Amino acid sequence: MLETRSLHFRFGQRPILHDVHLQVEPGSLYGFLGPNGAGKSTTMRLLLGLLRPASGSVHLFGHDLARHRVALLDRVGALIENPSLYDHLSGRENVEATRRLRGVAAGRTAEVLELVGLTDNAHRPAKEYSLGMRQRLGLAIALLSDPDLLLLDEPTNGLDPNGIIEMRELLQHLCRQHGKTIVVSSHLISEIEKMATHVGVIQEGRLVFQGSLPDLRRLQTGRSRLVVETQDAESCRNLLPRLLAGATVAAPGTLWLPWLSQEHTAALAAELVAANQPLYGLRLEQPTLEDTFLHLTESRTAAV
Ligand SMILES: Nc1ncnc2c1ncn2[C@@H]1O[C@H](COP(=O)(O)OP(=O)(O)OP(=O)(O)O)[C@@H](O)[C@H]1O
Repeated sequence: MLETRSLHFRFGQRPILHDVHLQVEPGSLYGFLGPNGAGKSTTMRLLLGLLRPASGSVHLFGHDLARHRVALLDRVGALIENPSLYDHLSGRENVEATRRLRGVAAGRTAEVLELVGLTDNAHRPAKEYSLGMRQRLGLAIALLSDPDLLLLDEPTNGLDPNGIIEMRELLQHLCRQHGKTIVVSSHLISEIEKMATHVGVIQEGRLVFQGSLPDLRRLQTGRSRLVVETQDAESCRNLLPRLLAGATVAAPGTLWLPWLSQEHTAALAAELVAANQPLYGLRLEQPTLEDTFLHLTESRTAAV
């Protein structure tokens, strides 16, 4: 549905994107995650042909964007930054203005307003709309031509918790019930993990992770840590070099080691007791997805 091949981009002399390979499958809700300044908006602009890559290419629906820009973008709806609306016009009139300009069938206005849940407020001037309603109106306009692919740059930025939930449910509905493929950027993993099927993480212009949400969770499990509370951590490590290989002494009575298996944990507990070492505590610490995201965006670990 969407693919970038070895995408590089510079602002003047300054490199911004390095060798970005995005791969978005049809029907997915792809969360494009990264801290501020990582390059999300720049990538979105390249995907829409608003910027030209230094090298590499963007492919939409299997075709090169550089060669078939107009035809391909006809099948894409986008929401980049806040939608530009006519504040004095009603929600319906705002949609109508773009509908006429694009030559879309008249019945579509009511359909897209219904889709984004604005039918009851469509008569009100846009200046009375909350930020969440403005974003949904922007989305209604993006949906006018019934695009197959939606590119949304931080659509929940600045929304209150209710607005965030409404936008999330709307995007899931569009993906599941209407078969839209959606790329949505955000700097918040907490937001993306609640809706996305796939995730790409960008850090300093490099894609440091790409995969399904379960893949990201597996990465998280792989980083689980066993914490051993004992009397003398250093002695334990010397007594059980095999079972405690890879352990670090976090405090005089605390050992940290990568979690391996239930069997290894059980053997470790038995051997510590057999070696007359007091076992005050043995627990598994699993990093949250937030920790995993921070780890990815701090260390630039390539996991693509
Ligand atoms: N017009 C510009 N000229 C020069 N540098 C720019 C320009 N726009 C963005 N940049 C730089 O490009 C880098 C990527 O910016 P970009 O806006 O793509 O990041 P982002 O991930 O979308 O972050 P944010 O969430 O803060 O918008 C940043 O270092 C930014 O300072």
